[in-house]
Amino acid sequence: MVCFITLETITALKGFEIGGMMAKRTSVPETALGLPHVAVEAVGLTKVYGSGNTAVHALRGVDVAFERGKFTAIMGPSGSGKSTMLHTLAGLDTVTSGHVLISGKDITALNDNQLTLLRRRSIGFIFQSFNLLPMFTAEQNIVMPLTLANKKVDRAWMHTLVQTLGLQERLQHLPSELSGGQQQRVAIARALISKPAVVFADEPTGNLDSVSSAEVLGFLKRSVRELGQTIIMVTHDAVAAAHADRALVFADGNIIADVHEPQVEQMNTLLLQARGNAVSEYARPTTSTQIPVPPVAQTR
Ligand SMILES: Nc1ncnc2c1ncn2[C@@H]1O[C@H](COP(=O)(O)OP(=O)(O)OP(=O)(O)O)[C@@H](O)[C@H]1O
Repeated sequence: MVCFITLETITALKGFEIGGMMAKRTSVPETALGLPHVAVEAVGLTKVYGSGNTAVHALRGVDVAFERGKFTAIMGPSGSGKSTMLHTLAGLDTVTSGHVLISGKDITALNDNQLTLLRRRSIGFIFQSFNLLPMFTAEQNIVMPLTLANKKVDRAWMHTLVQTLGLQERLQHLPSELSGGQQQRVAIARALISKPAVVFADEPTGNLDSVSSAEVLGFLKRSVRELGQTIIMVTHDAVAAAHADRALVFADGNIIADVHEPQVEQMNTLLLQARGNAVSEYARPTTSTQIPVPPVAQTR
């Protein structure tokens, strides 16, 4: 089996930096300074790729707060800004303007070293392609973030994670000896081992069959309910989003719906609407760069 380790994984795990991490700095508005129950907050989050005629407005001043101990899904059509949102929230990509606060700390004001430390201590990552290190056992992969940070393993926590994720019998196996679902469970344990303030999951079920997907989503949900974890997950799948406590729908760099206790049909309808928005925007003449956006739908 070929296992791809992306630059993103290495950055996330070890803290190497992708070039040009310096963000434009302005002070955070007083009202935005972290409330204790908020794990992650975006304030006026704006990301523009390129400039002039070729500028792409991936995020258009997004304001949103993510509560601690909640599972949030981010959905939207292709190109709507989901990955950009996840990457800027996680400090993997710079912002053009605006702020990201993790546990009340403005990460856009950190230098590269501070950002590396914050990512190591406070953020866990789960990727679509698992991104386990192929030459290390499941157990070694799980403790890798602590090994790299030269920190001791909390054995009681490790035991809880291994039991919760049903990995007791698989710890000495290499990733190539595990099913996709088992590999993703190892990746979840790796993301949780350092008890991060927040876990970012990028299409965690994108490479799994429906049975393994349901299993992985069940574990993510349990880690929120039983372990108090905060999870922010990008997904294309309305079924996956329906496992979350909340779903945000993006269209053209804005949040167009904010749904509590999302349901599958409801999410599919909202996605169709978001695609409709995107199609109608692309169909209009391109003289204006400011695209009007419908108000955010608050659905309970
Ligand atoms: N490095 C980049 N350079 C230029 N444009 C980019 C870059 N990364 C993303 N974009 C553009 O920004 C917009 C948002 O992209 P993003 O990847 O965040 O969308 P997405 O909703 O995650 O899409 P998908 O579901 O297809 O992954 C798109 O128009 C995309 O082409």
